[in-house]
Amino acid sequence: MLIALLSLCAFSTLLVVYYRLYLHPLAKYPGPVFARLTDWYNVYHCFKGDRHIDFVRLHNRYGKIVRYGPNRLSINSVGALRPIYSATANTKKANFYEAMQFYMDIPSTHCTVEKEQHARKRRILSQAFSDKMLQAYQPLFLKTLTKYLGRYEKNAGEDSWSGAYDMNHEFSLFVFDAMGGFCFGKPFGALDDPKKADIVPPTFEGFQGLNVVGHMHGIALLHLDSLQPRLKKAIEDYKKYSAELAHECIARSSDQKESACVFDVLLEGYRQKGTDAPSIKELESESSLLVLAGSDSTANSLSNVIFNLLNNPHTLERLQAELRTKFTNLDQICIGPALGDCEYLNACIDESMRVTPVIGGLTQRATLAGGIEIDGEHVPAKTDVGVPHHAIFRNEEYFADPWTYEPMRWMVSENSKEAIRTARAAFWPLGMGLTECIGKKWALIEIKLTIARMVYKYDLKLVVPDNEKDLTPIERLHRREEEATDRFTVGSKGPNVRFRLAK
Ligand code: HEM
Repeated sequence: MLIALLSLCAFSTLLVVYYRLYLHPLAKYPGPVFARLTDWYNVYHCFKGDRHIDFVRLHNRYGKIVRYGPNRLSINSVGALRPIYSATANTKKANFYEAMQFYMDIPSTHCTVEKEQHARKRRILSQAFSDKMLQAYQPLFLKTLTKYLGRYEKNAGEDSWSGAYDMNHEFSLFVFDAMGGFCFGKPFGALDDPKKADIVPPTFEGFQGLNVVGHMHGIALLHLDSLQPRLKKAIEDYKKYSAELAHECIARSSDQKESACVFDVLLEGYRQKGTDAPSIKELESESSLLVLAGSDSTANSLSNVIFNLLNNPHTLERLQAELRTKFTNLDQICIGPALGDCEYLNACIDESMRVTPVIGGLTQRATLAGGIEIDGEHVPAKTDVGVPHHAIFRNEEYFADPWTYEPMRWMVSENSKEAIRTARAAFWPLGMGLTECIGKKWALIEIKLTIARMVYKYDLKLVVPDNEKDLTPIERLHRREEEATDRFTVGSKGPNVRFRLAK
């Protein structure tokens, strides 16, 4: 009996193997054999946290279209962006996003897969991101930024350099506080007491766990995630924390708030109880989204800009010259035409988001009935498809010398219109279409104000570890990328930086 059972299992496994390798609708696409057979390939790389570099490796080896899971295609082509992500694309968010259902009572805007439900949630949330609201958030943001930049005055004089600071850690504390003000009307207090940000690191580990479960729901269904109690607990703690934030914000009277905030807009809908009104569970869920969506991505983007500028000192010099010529004091640097006109600043930020993207693997979409056409290829329905940021942003077809940090590639005064048009078409660091980053404008404002004020106020010096002294800037960039962890967003370490007050 046992032998018969084992034989049956072996036979069924062989059938599945044969089907996936030779008969499956995606069988013609290349990819690692292990990945074409099973999603354990993805689970392994999510655990390892190296998907950001794995997609680059896969495309270098297998070309434009790679089958990276039995039913998954990664496409490194500008021709794939619109068919997969545009507002009219015949796709929806893949069931990867439903992983949250195992841990949260109700999905947030980001995790809602059905298009109509997603549109309803997004409609409510987007009211908090109008230009008028962004202006209203600025004073508290600038107050937090001034306090943050004051940290480096302590031991930095005009002639003396401060001690070394790990900028990833520093920006995490700052952005966590800025996010508290922006989303909930009150900074979280991490700049005064770093313990207040203790929830953040385990939460990101929890997110790495969600990345795993997203690729294989069976792991949660069979409670295999209990084998990683730390990850599971991190998600539970985070859920509790964000629900508390929502309830605190509901209970807080307006005079206890320092500023208008995103959550006010959600609360107004909740209190008015209109047709679109969010429920209390939705408020808790959106609260969990807000804390995370804007903090890790923004903190890592900031530390990447500083890394790229200091790793290529001529770019830092040119940026300092632009800012110190245009502005005569720090307070002039705020939202407005003067900041918008800083061509080199804008180029430095775009170029950093290109050469060191913070979205790791790829954002997955599922093709709907009828499938989609990409560059003349028919991709059948119910296929998971996506374009990996790290691979397309280093694709030589769209970016000359792709591993070089070269802000001038984005400047009309320095590059041909044709080259800029080609690069722009392949550049989408904040997503696109109906699911494009809702905080896009605010994220760019935060990054611009922070970098501009920091570079205006201080001279900055990179602390290069002994074992990196002989590396070229490109080799250092590769090293940074190898040491980073992809947990949906890519978390890097450092750089370590010294500060000196500018003369
Ligand atoms: C540089 C910083 C940021 C980057 C690179 C970034 C990038 C992205 C990307 C690529 C997406 C689409 C994700 C997907 O399709 O799965 C997204 C979605 C989202 N982002 Fe951001 N983001 C940043 C900052 C922010 C900020 C400051 C907020 C504000 C709180 C925010 C809120 C959101 C929300 C709510 C969504 C979900 C939108 C939806 O599903 O409709 N992000 N972001």
